[in-house]
Amino acid sequence: MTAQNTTGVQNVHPSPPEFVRQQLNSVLSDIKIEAIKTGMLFDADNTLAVAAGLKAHFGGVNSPKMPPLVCDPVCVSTSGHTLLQADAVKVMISDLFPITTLVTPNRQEAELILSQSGKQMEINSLEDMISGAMKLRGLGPAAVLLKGGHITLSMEEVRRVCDSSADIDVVRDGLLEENMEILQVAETDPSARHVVVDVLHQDGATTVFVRPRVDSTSTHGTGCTLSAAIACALAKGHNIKEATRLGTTYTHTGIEMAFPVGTGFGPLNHMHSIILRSIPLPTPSIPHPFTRLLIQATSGIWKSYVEHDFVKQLGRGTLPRECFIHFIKQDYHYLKYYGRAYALLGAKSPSFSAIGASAQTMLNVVTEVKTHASFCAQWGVSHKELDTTLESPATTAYGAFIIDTGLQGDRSKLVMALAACLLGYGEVGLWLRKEASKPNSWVKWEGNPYVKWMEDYSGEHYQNAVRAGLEAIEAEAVADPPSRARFNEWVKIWGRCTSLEKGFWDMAMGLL
Ligand SMILES: Cc1ncc(COP(=O)(O)O)c(N)n1
Repeated sequence: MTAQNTTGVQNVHPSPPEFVRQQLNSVLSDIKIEAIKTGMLFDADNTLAVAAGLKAHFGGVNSPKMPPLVCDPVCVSTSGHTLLQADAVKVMISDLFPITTLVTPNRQEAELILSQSGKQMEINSLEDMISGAMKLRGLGPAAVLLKGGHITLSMEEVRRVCDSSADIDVVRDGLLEENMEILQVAETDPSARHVVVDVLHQDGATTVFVRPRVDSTSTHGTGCTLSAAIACALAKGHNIKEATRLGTTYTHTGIEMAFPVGTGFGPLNHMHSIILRSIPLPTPSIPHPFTRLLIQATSGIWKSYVEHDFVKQLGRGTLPRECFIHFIKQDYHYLKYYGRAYALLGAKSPSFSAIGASAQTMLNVVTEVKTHASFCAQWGVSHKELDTTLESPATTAYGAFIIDTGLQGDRSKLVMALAACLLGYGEVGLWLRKEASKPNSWVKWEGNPYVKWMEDYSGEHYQNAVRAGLEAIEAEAVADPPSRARFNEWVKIWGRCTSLEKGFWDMAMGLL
């Protein structure tokens, strides 16, 4: 038991190991266990009590009945208090690691565990983290997540290390924020230190999770939160890599969505995914918090849309010509629905400025159709052919869904329905441009037949429209903070449009 607050840990009162064992048995004899997480164990006797209790219940070290176990080797609090005695570290290695699925040390904990097992090393760089994670894996756990919260890196460093080995896989989550905010900075100043990485090592494979650094005082218990979130994802049946992705995203958002408590380092917001704040969002430095919640709530389908095979083949320049032509013809029809939807948005808008903004976008769409038609002409598709091409069911489905959402719902629902298209294409454009800038990239820019398309969507003009769209979504949330039920409706519409977007590209690929 600890006496602690946001300023630090004032005292620790160890529980008798027999009592810990009893509590363990109380839970194990009653509740079906899908995953386990250990936190602060404090001394050797308690560590042994937990390890022995689990082995006795589940049938020993290699028992198939042993549920996934995440061991958070809580050694020292952020404030500097010892939370695991030196002899307990040895017991953790000898008795707990053999039944551990994933151990989640931070830099200091990793250094301590390694020095206790005669593999002393300092961890200062990404290379150190990778070799440290490998060494820790040698101590028995099935996987190691070495957390990099205390080591701020530049994108340049991350790229250099990750590109140097084919065994390293890089996961960047929260694609939208990542692409729009961080990589733009990285491109202008690749040496700026603004990312943190967590290194996962298992079965000879290394995965590096890259995220922007968040400057916040709401970080008390970050490691506890992360290990618990990963254990939850493992309990749901996700594999270690996916559980880590989900857990790190959850934790990252928890820091961003927290509001300050106390005079020191306060807790994260653990409720960010179920309770939307109904007071103004706290940290203006966090870009587009509400949009990110929407994307997070639909992350699987969002990824299948923005990283669609159509996009990848287009980036490589290998997309069959007939697929692209089919797509641009259907896009022409879709734009008609899109323009009409903005007219509807204007009709539903309460102020002159909002009516004006909708009208302006509607006019932009009309102008863009002309550009679209001349673009199609370059591909040998005449205006006449565009007008006589029949709409595909996927086009009608998507267009009609947007119009119907606008007719049925309030203004904000229509805003959500229109955004998936705008933001998704913006993200695709930036992603391809970013990938193309890497050495030996899979994206071909020069000489790619689709370069004009990629330039348009990654270009200044379109990205400005994306920024305006992002602001519009954020404004909806701030002007009238949604209830849980209303937010769910928005997520439903956003998710539906995202899958209809995916369907649009499926349709074009379906020609193959
Ligand atoms: C019971 C307990 N477990 C873990 C920590 C470490 O968290 P932090 O490093 O944020 O102080 C803590 N302070 N208390």
